[in-house]
Amino acid sequence: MNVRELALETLLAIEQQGAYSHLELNEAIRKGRLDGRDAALLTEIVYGTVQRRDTLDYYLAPFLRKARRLEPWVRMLLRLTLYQMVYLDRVPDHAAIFEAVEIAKRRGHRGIASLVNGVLRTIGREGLPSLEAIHDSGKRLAVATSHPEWLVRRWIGQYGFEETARMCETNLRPPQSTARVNRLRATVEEALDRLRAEGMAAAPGHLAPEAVRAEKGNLAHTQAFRAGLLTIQDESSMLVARALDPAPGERVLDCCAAPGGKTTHIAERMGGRGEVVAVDVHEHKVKLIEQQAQRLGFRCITPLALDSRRLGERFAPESFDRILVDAPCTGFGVIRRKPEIKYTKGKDDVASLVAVQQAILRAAAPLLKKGGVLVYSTCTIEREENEDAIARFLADHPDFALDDRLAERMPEPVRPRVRSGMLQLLPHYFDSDGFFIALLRKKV
Ligand SMILES: C[S@@+](CC[C@H](N)C(=O)[O-])C[C@H]1O[C@@H](n2cnc3c(N)ncnc32)[C@H](O)[C@@H]1O
Repeated sequence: MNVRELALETLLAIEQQGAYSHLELNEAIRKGRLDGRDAALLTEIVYGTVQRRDTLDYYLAPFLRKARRLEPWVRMLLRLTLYQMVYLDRVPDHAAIFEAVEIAKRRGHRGIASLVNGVLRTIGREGLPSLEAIHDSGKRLAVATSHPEWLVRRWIGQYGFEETARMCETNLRPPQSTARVNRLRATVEEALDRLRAEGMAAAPGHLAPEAVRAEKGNLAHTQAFRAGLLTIQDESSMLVARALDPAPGERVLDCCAAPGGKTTHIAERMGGRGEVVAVDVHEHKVKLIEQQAQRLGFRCITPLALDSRRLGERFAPESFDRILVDAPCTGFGVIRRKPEIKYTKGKDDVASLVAVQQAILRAAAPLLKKGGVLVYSTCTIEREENEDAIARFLADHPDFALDDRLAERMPEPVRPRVRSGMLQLLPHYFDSDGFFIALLRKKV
């Protein structure tokens, strides 16, 4: 199967079976035994087509008016070919169209091939419909950046038009490829030297002092990664263990821990001394925590499969020095990494996640010692799951208060963004994931 056909199969699996784009892509690269160049092209076409879906459909619509109901694979083939024509300079239009027509002949019949050929050539000749024809600015932003309109309107309500526009634009750009250095095994400089010796173009991160950034290539495929020097993690996410600020010898509870990115960061900051109880509801995901703990060489991590809404049945009151609730959330801060979520997550998901988040917070609260700190974090930008969730929790738990020390625990550029113990990072602030972090203290 050639790259475009693999792209078509991958995109259909994402749309029809709800597959995750990154997992499906890895599988396609493995199955197709693609070399670096073809793997990069496949990745670009798949991510780009998912990212720009609604814009591509807007561009295609006037040329499909006369077509009878299109089969999903034909629409997807048109989308992925138009994506190459509009957004990929290195692919000449005629080459992209030729490939599409060949695929249409193989998968369908001459009629479909001629429809595909006709639509794409007409667009090539007549040009794309203008987005200026959409008069409503919210709707235009939604179509131009391919986000559902309900989401764009919601964000405009929360952040204003300008901020939302910048965020939507940033969501279309590839994310930074970063990793956290295991500083019990190497300094950032040593890790960078190791990576460069392997031929990687790597540099220090922009935000977190423990971060390295790959300008090209996959950090997870390096010797340095295999040797336990690195953990793949976004820089925003690295700020969470900093907010928690655990000390050696303490007992820490990580309530939603898999695959263990923050658990291992916490263990590292404790110098490997003390205990981190790492809970996740999914047994198979708990195995991932075990693997990471082993790869990085931490013995102080106790993985546990448990629904954190029932923590009270397992642990004694006031038995932890610090607690992290890195809650399940809509993930709207990581649209760049998982672009399909902007189409699959709806308002109902927000409501049901809010209920789970509150239930986990409620169960975790009694387990914290007096004077201890609790960090609540999400990789979303939804106020209901973030500031509102904290307000609700505090209303029910007068023994907790927001802790101003969050600002001093953050790297310099982030500090002005901290508002009374809470931090909302949007993806365009530092070109990192959208993240929310709140630091709470239990009163003595
Ligand atoms: C945001 S992810 C955690 C990421 C992780 N902290 C890290 O840094 O690698 C949220 C996790 O919560 C888990 N989860 C969802 N509902 C849960 C529950 N009721 N109890 C415990 N874990 C839950 C999910 O399986 C998922 O792994």
